[in-house]
Amino acid sequence: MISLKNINKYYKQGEQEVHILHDITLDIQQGEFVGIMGQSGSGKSTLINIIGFLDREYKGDYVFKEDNIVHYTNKKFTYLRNKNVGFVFQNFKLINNLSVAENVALPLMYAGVKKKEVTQRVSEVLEKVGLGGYEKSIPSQLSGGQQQRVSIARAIVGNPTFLIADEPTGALDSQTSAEIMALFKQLNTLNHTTIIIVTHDPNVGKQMDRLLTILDGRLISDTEGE
Ligand SMILES: Nc1ncnc2c1ncn2[C@@H]1O[C@H](COP(=O)(O)OP(=O)(O)OP(=O)(O)O)[C@@H](O)[C@H]1O
Repeated sequence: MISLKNINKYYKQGEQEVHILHDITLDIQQGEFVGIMGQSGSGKSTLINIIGFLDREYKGDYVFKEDNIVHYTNKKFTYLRNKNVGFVFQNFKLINNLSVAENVALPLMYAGVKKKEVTQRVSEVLEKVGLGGYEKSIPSQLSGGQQQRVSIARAIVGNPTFLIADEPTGALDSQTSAEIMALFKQLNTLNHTTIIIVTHDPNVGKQMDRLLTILDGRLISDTEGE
């Protein structure tokens, strides 16, 4: 489904061009549960920004569902992102003056879904992440684990093809982190959602079915989980 071919990424630093990603070639199939590990500064965020259609300034080819997206117009590229990717972040990125239901509804509102359907889908998805009945709560009144569940609900409400989670357990204690990982695994198993998780935490890494390791912008290992 995701097929990267010889991806090279450069950043301009003043007059100089710095080579950040080196010849990344990688396939991820529908339904995979993949972790990406690597030291700070190794290029993980740079890579997921490319995989998640946030960045298109690179050399190489990205074939998504048999289509080389390198030649897409910006409009088509944005549509591709909105339709296919859900993002989860370490610090949740919820809007505190909106209720839980309003936060989760945002992607559907942007997509022009009718209000009645929005309400129904938001309730369904909150139920799925274990937060049924929390529609009217305010994010800041919830625990970290609950806030991360809200952000996962927001990421999956549009039925994306794949989820990208950047250090999703980074701000959570180990018990809560285990619960969030169980939720990701459940979404992967029951809904066949492809999930890509960036993590520093070896405990998280070893729960993945497949683990990619990046070092200095190079993919140095691609292994099956334990
Ligand atoms: N916008 C930018 N302009 C210039 N250099 C950048 C930019 N973004 C990242 N870099 C550099 O690219 C390299 C890879 O950064 P990246 O954020 O992808 O690493 P990372 O593995 O995600 O790190 P971390 O685990 O700390 O988030 C680093 O050397 C960083 O300084």
